[in-house]
Amino acid sequence: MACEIGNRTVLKFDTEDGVAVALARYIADLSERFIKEKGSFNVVLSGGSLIDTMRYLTRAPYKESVDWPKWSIFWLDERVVPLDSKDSNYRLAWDGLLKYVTIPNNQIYAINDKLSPEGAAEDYEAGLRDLVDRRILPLSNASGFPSFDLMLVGMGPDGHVASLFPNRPQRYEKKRWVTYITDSPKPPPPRITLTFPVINSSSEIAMVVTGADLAGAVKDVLENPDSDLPASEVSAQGLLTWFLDNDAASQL
Ligand SMILES: O=C(O)[C@H](O)[C@@H](O)[C@H](O)[C@H](O)COP(=O)(O)O
Repeated sequence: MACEIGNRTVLKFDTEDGVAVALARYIADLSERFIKEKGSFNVVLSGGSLIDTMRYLTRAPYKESVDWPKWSIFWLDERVVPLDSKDSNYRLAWDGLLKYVTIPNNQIYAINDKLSPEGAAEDYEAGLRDLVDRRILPLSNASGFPSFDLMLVGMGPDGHVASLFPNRPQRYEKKRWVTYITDSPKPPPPRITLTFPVINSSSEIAMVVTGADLAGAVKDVLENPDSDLPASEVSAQGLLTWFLDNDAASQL
């Protein structure tokens, strides 16, 4: 079932599996559209349950039909841990998605895991600036921040997105493209994260939210115009689409 709530399209499915089926088709359609328009597709991944919800992309028909070599992969946020750690969002994405598809390694933009959180954030931002200089990543005309084609965003029960938490200053960052946190309330504590000006410069955003523990935050973000939760600040230059299962939508 689809409806508009504010400037968001909200898609509701009976089960998490229904979300997963629809999400794979949505991503594959956008991949085709952007590759037709400009020859490439820049995708930003979250950690958490999102990667498992993307599972149908690794199967027929998408494994063969998607033009994977035209994709580039970035992280919305990353834990500052070794890339082979079980806490790494890179490893999560590698094990659940990237190892099954044919995205060239030099188009997978992992963090430098040898640096401090502050150093890793500076390094990731410098890498993005280099891609802008090389015209691989465009700047948004509207905001002057880099504009990714698609961000896939999860949400925590406290309404956090990326590593932008309530009661932490990173959510108010207005200048940096990438910032860092050393006391994330969700473990592990050291992380880097894209900032809201970058998130909100994306062409398309999917908020992928499943599970009953998120129902309270979903209600607040979608129905309370004065919501102060970080997720309520997410917007896109194109469409912002919420994918919910019945459990997450149970309080709407
Ligand atoms: O690295 C992380 O922890 C994530 O990027 C984080 O922002 C995540 O997307 C949400 O916490 C939702 O996580 P779940 O989907 O597991 O609930």
